Amino acid sequence: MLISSSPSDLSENDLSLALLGTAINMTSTNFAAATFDTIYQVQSNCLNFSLSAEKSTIECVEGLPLWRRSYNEINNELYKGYKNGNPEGMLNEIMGGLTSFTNNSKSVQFTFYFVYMNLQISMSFLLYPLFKSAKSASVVGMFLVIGTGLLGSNFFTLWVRDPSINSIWIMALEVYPGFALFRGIVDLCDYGIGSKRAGTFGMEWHHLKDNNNGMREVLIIMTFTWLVFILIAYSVDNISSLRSCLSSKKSPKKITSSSNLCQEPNTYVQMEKEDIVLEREKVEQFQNSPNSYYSAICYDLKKIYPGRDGNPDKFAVKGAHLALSRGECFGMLGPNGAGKTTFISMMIGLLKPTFGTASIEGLDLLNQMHLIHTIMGVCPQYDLLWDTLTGREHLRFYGRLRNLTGSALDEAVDDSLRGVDLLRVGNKLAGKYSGGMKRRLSVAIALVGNPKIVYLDEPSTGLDPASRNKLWEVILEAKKDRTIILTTHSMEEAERLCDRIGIFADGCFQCLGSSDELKNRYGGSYIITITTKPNNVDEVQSMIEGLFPNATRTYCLSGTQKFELPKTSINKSDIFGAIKLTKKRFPIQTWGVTETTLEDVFIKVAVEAASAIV
Ligand SMILES: Nc1ncnc2c1ncn2[C@@H]1O[C@H](COP(=O)(O)OP(=O)(O)OP(=O)(O)O)[C@@H](O)[C@H]1O
Repeated sequence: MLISSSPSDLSENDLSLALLGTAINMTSTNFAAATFDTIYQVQSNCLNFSLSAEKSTIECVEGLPLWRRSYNEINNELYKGYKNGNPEGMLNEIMGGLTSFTNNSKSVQFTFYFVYMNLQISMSFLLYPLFKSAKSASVVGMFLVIGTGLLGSNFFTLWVRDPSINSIWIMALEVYPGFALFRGIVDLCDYGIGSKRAGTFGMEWHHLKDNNNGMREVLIIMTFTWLVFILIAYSVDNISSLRSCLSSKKSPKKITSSSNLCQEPNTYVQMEKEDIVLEREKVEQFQNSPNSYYSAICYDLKKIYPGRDGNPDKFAVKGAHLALSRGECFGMLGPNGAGKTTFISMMIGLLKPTFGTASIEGLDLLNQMHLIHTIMGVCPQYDLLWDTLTGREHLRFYGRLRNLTGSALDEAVDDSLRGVDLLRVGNKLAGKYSGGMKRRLSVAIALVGNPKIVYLDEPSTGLDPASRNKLWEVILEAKKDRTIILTTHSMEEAERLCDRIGIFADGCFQCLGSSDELKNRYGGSYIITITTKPNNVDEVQSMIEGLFPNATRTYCLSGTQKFELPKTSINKSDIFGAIKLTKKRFPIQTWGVTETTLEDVFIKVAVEAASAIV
């Protein structure tokens, strides 16, 4: 313990420094010191003490409330109360803080904290565009809070009380919300504690006129900066939205040949294919002269999800043009996260498009969605059924929503149940249905009441092959007199049901056409699949590539390899000859030759789209 041998030699300051205490002198408002400094203080009238060198302890003879052996003890008492009560009625720092709440006008305090809170919120809006991630915003926020606390408690509070410092400088500092808060709290505490001692009441509205406090200036400065901050933040936000809107409006024209759609943090470079250009031109033509042959027309639908928690905006759908005729079943294929569900959600009115619109049976998606709902059926990706209603009750409910009543409703419900092979179990609770039965009921709900347009989001997910075939028959029957938009991950389903297929990747259609057209366009090749032992993989590859220089290996895993050979450069007998030759060198477990499948097209298009993101 660094204490001089004779207690009488010690000054108050020496003692407080030597005892791990803070050198800050005790004042009635240094309550904030609890946060940043050790609270240990030797009070001015505690000068008679004894030092016991053997025990290395110091004891205060007069036993003033804050005189304790260690700052832990003091801190404990500050929070828990005095050990033997507080007969002297002394205030400690924390009590000082509380007094500022209890001894000042509630309405003054409410106004002060309310204005500060709003100022802080508007400052957050103002600073928001400066940060790209939530993490960096939190780190900067933490530094600001700690930095303001240190500066406020160690400097600003002293300056406020220093008459030699021009009040203009203090007011200039109060433009920063943290210092304005400090100033207000200092004044409230001065009034609170001062009045408690004097047995009067603290700050009231009429005290704002007094020159010995800065509450009036603080309130004016905070209200003014609050309004300025919110106005600037609002203008910045509007300018950036306007910019993004303008750039999205320009994009369709830019896209015609090769275009750039720019979005932080990546740049998307997209080469539009001929089929996409043709579809867009068709849609643009209908925009000027509507055509009743087409039941659903999408005009450049776009969706940007606003970024949250510091994350950037997500451009989920970057522009979809589509014209679907009556009786057409259109299949949307695409990798996970391509934007299919977002597209469908816009079409069924769950999400508002950021740009563009669509026309369903002549009704506008943006302004007449309530009418579109009456001619639309939806089978969502996940079954939305009530466990306590029967299948029949579900269909009656949705039939009524589509304006069916009386015998027409009964007939439609029976037809729907029959169509999906649920007539026998129509009166059973949906909660007791198997997964396949629930899926079929969801499809029946989408079709009941003869809607003009039906959206089926992965309708056969989770069905066994027999139930799936049954469901496909229902959809094939249903598509005769309505337009169906179907999303699926099953190539077989798309080939079986869809008249046209669009592969959707990276927020837009990458190709459009019938299954055969796509296979011809992206295929036109034979696929040889060969499975050998994994250690023969390299030999097989060099042999095939030696025999067919145009061959490209498209797949290789655990000894199974796929090679793509352009049809024009080869005939099938050459392939059989090559396989025979290979078999002589090493054992081939299985092999096969196929023409391009829709799955090959899908993989090719999805990979191309992914590699176009620079
Ligand atoms: N509410 C949202 N806010 C922000 N981003 C979203 C939101 N919903 C979807 N996204 C993002 O938009 C992109 C497209 O999502 P979407 O669900 O439309 O894809 P999908 O093609 O339907 O995928 P899946 O086949 O897996 O259902 C994804 O990157 C997704 O993370």
